[in-house]
Amino acid sequence: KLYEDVADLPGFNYDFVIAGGGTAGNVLANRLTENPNVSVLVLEAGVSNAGILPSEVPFRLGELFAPTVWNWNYTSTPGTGLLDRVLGVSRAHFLGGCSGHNGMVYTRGAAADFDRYAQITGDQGWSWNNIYPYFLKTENWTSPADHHNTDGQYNPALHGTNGPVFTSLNGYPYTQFEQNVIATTKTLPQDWPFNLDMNSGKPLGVGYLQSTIGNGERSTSATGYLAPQYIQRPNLHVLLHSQVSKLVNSTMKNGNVSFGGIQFKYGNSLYTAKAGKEIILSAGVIGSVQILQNSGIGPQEVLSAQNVPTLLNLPSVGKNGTDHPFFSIIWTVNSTRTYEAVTRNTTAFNKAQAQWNQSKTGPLVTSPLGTHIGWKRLPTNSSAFSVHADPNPNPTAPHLEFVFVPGGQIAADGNSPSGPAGESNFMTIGVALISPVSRGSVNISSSDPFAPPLIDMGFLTNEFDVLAIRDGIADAQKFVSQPAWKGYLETLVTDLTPATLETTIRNTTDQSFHYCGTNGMSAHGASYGVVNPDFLVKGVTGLSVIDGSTLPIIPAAHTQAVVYVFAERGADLVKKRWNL
Ligand SMILES: Cc1cc2nc3c(=O)[nH]c(=O)nc-3n(C[C@H](O)[C@H](O)[C@H](O)COP(=O)(O)OP(=O)(O)OC[C@H]3O[C@@H](n4cnc5c(N)ncnc54)[C@H](O)[C@@H]3O)c2cc1C
Repeated sequence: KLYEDVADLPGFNYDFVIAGGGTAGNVLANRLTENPNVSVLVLEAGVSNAGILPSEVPFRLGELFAPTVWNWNYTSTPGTGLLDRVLGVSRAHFLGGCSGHNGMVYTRGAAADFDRYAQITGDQGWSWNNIYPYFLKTENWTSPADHHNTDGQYNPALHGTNGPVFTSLNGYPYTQFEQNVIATTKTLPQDWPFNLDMNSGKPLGVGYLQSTIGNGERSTSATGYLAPQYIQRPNLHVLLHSQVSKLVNSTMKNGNVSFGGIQFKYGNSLYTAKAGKEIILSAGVIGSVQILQNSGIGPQEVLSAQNVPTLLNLPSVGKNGTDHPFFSIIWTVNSTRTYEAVTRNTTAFNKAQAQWNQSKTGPLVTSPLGTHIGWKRLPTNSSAFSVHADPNPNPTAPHLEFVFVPGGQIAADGNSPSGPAGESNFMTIGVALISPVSRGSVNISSSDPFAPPLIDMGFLTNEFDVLAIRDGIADAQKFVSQPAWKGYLETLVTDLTPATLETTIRNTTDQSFHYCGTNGMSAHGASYGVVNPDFLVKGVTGLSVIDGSTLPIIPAAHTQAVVYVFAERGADLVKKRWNL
């Protein structure tokens, strides 16, 4: 049941209390309450997802990044690798979490990513072959909104059809642009082979973009895992407007810390809920760190600096934060079939919205993040390797990602996808570095548990990353030098002057919004890491973290699909340890 008011909550004692009703949290809430004898309380700081139109209408996601009640409205610390730029760090503040305001791109990563997780954690359960069934379990593949013939655009054998989250191919065509992309795979097959389905575990090449969209509407952990048949369960309670501050009533048990309660704020009052079995933190890459550090679990020097008594000196809490730095290259094009047809014309936009309202078809049914994605390795003679060893040596895993977009500036920087001002039409190739060496951090900024934390994205602090992005830019330029683009492509808008390119990169690189890893998973007994391979926090009893913060290394993927499978396996591991 969904509760808007704490006064309506029947009690404060549950088997499991989950902090955060986001992407991972709702998976856990659903799976744990499959057993009617198990009681679960989810504490979500944000509001209900119901009726948030920019979340429901895929193309309108840019509106979610404005400072509203739907967003945590964080900002980063000045980026030393970004010429001290401060970035707006968008995180969803409503039920469903970032699955409700992300770009909806559905990518699973490389098999090599998961095999590396298995190796790092010493748990074969994290290998690609063992995780693969969880991808199918989460997914409900559907026909695109325009029901076009999808033969040759994906491999049906790789997709689940019974899971809670809808996925599909784009349901609105940008035909000429799409033909140009595919034609380039034919004239440059060595560099850019066509890949029928990048979600096979072997992503290298160019393929059709898949997204978490079903029947023209965004699909999220809230619409899927908390669908009416699940949220009705009498053993599942979700309380909104409830921000967890910290874990309280600590004791030592067998040399481990343990907590008797989880404190949260509703309105102006503090409450404490109790978990008979386990407290699960699913508050995301920023929120889960903040709760741990507020509770006295983290690097001693960080806690002491804010006068928070250290209960457990766990130096990795908040470290290892990683995102894919994203650089956009924009050209004007000789076509009117681009995103600008809708974003710059109010009449056309209103017509498109009316069409969506009526039939869930038309230009608003796709994410504004493109039609195709390409994945590529750096050349073996890349100058990047002269400053750092290859961070992703497996030959089947990519270093770089390319997003092909029939429109101007996409939403990577949190702005609306309306493109540069003017009358032109645009295309963008987004170049993302998938294997960055730079790392950031999240740390509390105060002993006030509700003060926003310090978020260092860490972008471009290692020279490897700048050199690798330069290679990616050269790849993109080669891509559009092919015959398919003649007559379509007009003028390069982005300044790629070689002499000033490094400054341009540092001045304009932004997030992919895949920040993860701040409570990284490591092997039992490892000298670093925050959670063990079963998600239990090292040195603590009865506490786990299950969300994107636990990814040991950033995967070659937009991270939501990976977070979904982490949570699905997490739910199985929790059930197993409690014999449920
Ligand atoms: C703007 C943006 C675009 C993205 N685009 C894509 C994309 O196209 N494809 C893709 O695969 N991935 C994308 N991602 C990444 C992906 O969405 C995230 O990695 C993933 O959703 C994270 O899931 P999570 O469960 O770790 O955290 P979240 O989904 O963020 O869930 C955390 C939840 O906890 C709540 N919370 C936080 N602190 C507290 C607290 N103290 N008390 C109570 N509740 C709290 C939050 O409100 C939120 O609901 C994007 C992310 C963003 C932000």
